[in-house]
Amino acid sequence: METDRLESSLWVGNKRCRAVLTGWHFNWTEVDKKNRDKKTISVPVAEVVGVEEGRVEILPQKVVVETDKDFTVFYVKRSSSGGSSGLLWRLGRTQFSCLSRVLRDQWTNQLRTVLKTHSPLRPHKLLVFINPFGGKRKGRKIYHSVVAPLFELAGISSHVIVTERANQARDHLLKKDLTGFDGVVCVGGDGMFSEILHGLIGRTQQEAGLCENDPSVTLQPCLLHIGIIPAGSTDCVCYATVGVIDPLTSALHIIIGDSQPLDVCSVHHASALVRYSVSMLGYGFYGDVLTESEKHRWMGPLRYDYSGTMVYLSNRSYAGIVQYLPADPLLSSPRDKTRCLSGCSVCSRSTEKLFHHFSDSSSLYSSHFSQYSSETEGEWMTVEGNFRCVSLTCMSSSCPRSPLGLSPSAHLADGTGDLILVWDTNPLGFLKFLYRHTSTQDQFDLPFVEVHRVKAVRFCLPSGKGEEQYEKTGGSSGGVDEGETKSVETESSNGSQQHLAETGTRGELTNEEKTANPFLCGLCCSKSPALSVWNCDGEILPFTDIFSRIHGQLVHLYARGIEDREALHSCSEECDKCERICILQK
Ligand SMILES: CCCCCCCCCCCCC/C=C/[C@@H](O)[C@H](COP(=O)(O)O)NC(=O)CCCCC
Ligand SMILES: Nc1ncnc2c1ncn2[C@@H]1O[C@H](COP(=O)(O)OP(=O)(O)O)[C@@H](O)[C@H]1O
Ligand SMILES: [Ca+2]
Repeated sequence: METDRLESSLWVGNKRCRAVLTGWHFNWTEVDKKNRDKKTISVPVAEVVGVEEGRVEILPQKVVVETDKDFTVFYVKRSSSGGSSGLLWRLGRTQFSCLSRVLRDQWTNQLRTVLKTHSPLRPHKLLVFINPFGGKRKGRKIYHSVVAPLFELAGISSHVIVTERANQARDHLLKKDLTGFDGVVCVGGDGMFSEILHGLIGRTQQEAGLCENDPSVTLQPCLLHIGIIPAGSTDCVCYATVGVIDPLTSALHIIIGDSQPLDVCSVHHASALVRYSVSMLGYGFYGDVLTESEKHRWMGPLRYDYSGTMVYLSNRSYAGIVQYLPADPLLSSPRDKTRCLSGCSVCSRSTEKLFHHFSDSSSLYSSHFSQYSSETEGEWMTVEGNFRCVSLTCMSSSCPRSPLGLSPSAHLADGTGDLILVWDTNPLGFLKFLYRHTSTQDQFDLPFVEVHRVKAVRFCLPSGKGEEQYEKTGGSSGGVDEGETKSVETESSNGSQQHLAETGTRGELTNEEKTANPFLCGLCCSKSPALSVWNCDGEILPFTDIFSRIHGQLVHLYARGIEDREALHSCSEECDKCERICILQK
């Protein structure tokens, strides 16, 4: 007999229901006067948020009507999210009446017991950092009005720190006592998330006695989960892992203890760790946008639109040598048109690959060594030329500005990153590339764009040449247009060059184009600086030459990846198609 099972009649308003609680689901079916079943609502136990005695409301304000025979159940309810790729989660609430107080207590006790036993990753205690200056400066308000009441309902105790300076959250995580915390929540944007990431990864390696500076070291995955309450400017990590920018949805993912592993890229310079990145490591256009945007922080999130336009108009390209270590092409490809969705099979297979040799958690980390040793045996590829931008991302990096992201088929937790090379091209070509980020058109289907799934990347300036030699007039000389130029080398791991191919012709504005469009000509004749900077998740790096390596599943977020809308349907019946997800409200 199932010990968790409880079944009885309950009333919802004046309607009688047959309610059943198993270890996995809480269902209630309305029955008519002739005892015939009508509508069933099924809530997975994993998605029950809280149970309260009496008739209770939480949002927008807590209202409790204490009664003897009533209880209220709060749970996750899905709703269509307009333009975003994911689903909005809302707080569902149903008030039940029982025939006796004894029965009511039986229901509330049993529900609380199954919640404990069937949702092991639900947090009990969280450390919360709020950046009061992120995005539209609404972090504090968002936390106190939306998130805190839900945490209280779910019985989560939280220690809240409103930051007073940059890097306060990182330093706290590196140095202070973290005993008893199950996770860390950041209320802010990608920059704030990055602080948490650095603090937690750094602390974990310190405690494990590992050296972060050595790129060959297998880093130890962090035990504390990270939750993100979006309150920033780009909010890319939240969007790419949840599918919507919505503090309530994110708070619910945290409460139910969802778990999403995430790849992290370490960036090194001259044998030292520089930073970690998850969303975007970008040189050229994205570096310049960040530099420009820092001057206009007062504009809030709009600073990126303004700076993006200004940098686009400055029409720059930069010389560089990019080397990359390709990932196994048999596992996946950045152009396979798949999307990494909740329960992604590519990421699951990667988990097995990353960790499968070892069954106990102590040896789980050493399996990373085998991953790295196979990397060192791989074949490095080299390309050299002028680039509009060079970007590396461990995930799609979708965000409201770009709903499918920098690399729409990238995976959150497959241990690889996507390297996007945009060769120099004419301004209209580059505009086409940028514009495609805002639509479903393939931004990689352009002759001056390449994308590679990689495990590691190196970038440096062409050797033996001073910076002044890259001071040049206009951004389009040396560019690649339709059917254009690139140099490709492959190199074995000992560094010897094996092959060099050079094809095509460089693309620049023709005289005809210049006559037809004097505006573009004027722009491209301005002096460009020789060097750009790296934009590393919204931070400017102080070095140009870098080595970067992807660490598979180094951290875990309170998220579950983007839920597949197609797999969900408008269903209020108990339904074996949905299994976990039965309440999709239109
Ligand atoms: C003609 C339309 C042009 C539209 C171009 C759209 C390209 C958008 C790609 C966005 C990728 C975002 C990757 C995430 C980067 C963030 O880490 C970083 C810091 O965010 P935050 O801490 O919230 O400030 N954001 C950026 O670097 C902004 C890039 C904006 C580029 C236009
Ligand atoms: N109290 C503070 N004062 C100034 N800067 C801060 C503070 N707290 C955090 N920061 C820094 O602000 C930067 C931007 O924060 P973020 O929350 O990502 O907002 P946005 O998305 O608008 O850039 C982060 O790099 C973070 O280190
Ligand atoms: Ca990845």
